[in-house]
Amino acid sequence: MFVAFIIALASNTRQPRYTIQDYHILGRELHLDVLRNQITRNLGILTKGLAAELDRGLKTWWGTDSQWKNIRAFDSCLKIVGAAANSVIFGPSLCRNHRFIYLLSVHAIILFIGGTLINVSPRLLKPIVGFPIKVASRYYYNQILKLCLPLVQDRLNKTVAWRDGLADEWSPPSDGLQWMIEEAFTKTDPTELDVKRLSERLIFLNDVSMHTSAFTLQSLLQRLAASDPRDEYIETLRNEARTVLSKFNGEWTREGVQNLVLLDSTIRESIRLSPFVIFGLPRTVVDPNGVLVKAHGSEYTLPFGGSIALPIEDTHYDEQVYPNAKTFQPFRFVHLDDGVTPLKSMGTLRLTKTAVTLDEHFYGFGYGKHGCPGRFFVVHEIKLIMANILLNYDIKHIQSPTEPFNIMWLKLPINDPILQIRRRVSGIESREGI
Ligand code: HEM
Repeated sequence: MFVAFIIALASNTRQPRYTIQDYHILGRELHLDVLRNQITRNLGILTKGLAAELDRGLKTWWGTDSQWKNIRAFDSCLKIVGAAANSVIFGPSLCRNHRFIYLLSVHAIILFIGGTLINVSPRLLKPIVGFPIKVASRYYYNQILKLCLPLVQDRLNKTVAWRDGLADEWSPPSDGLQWMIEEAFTKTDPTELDVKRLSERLIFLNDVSMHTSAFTLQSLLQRLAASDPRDEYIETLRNEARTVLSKFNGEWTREGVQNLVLLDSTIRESIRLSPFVIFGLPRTVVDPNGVLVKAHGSEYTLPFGGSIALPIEDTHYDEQVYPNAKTFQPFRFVHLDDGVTPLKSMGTLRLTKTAVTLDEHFYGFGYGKHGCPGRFFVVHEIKLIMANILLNYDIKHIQSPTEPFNIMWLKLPINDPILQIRRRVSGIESREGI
């Protein structure tokens, strides 16, 4: 109901005064342009490297043993998607540095938890609560810079030389760092090329993406592991992955990933059931006159400085929109003619809603102007890793998913669930290792 008004409001939920070192980056969000215009549009050329990095991560953190073993679902997903996403954001050399990925993940936690703590503190106490958060955020920021600044500086030097026609041997790689540098060159403000500023923009992309991606992936794995084996959801999705991979000659491409229709629906359904917040999309009214809200025949004014948020879980559990809303129905968003089962109609299925479609009954990726610009990338990434898992791993059935802890409006997987997995002997690897 408040949806139309979200756009009129501004977000201060990240508490950037305390959590962001270079406040300027939020005033001019070049990193969002890179995400929307470069990373999303170039998913085709990024797919091969991303798939290879996900495969490497799975083999490292899940192993290749055909005996059952325990893995910590959230922790391993964080390491795998954190590294793979950084093969795209900072490029392939740093993404395999485990310490770098660890530092990024801690920095992101400080931003989210710290921002939330400052938000719930009374105005007068905010500086006191914010101070240790600022110190911790700066510490981790500096540790991250120690590792990434030499790379960013080197890339900038090479780009300058290349632009001057002095680097015949070198050609610009296709990754977030390079696109960030090129975006900065299009601006007249030379400070956009400052190596710390370039780095913080890429660190920010990690801040907003690492834990949300890992949370989504571990929820999906748990939902599938807890599904009734008689429903054959895993087998159906595995069959889809196998069919699509062989149609595309054993190599994942953007088009091939788009063909994973059942998996797409499964991802949307899992996010619907397990959004990472109970209430979300908080906004503060910044118009001095307040914002007029009309709903159910009445109207009222949200005052200047007031805060609102959307009831995400309640919206997602609305029985009028989603019959049996609390039940996991992975193919809920697939158009199925009467009597047709997903397993039999492979290749002819259409989606009623894709995983990235924003609407008033699904706030998993936000809504409107500030809807998640990373959703095309992350759904692509989750489809790639899930296809790999389905083809190469078995996951032991569990009774029910472990619910995360609800702390204020956040859902935190502090009680990191254990899953049992094993490498499938008959696993199918794509040519470059899915
Ligand atoms: C499954 C994983 C993800 C989920 C569930 C998710 C969810 C969201 C949501 C709900 C918002 C809106 C927040 C608001 O309006 O207050 C948002 C914003 C954002 N997301 Fe995501 N996100 C995910 C992954 C990613 C990834 C992988 C990236 C980048 C690579 C990313 C980048 C962003 C950015 C930059 C914003 C801020 C947009 C703005 O302020 O205009 N997200 N995300």
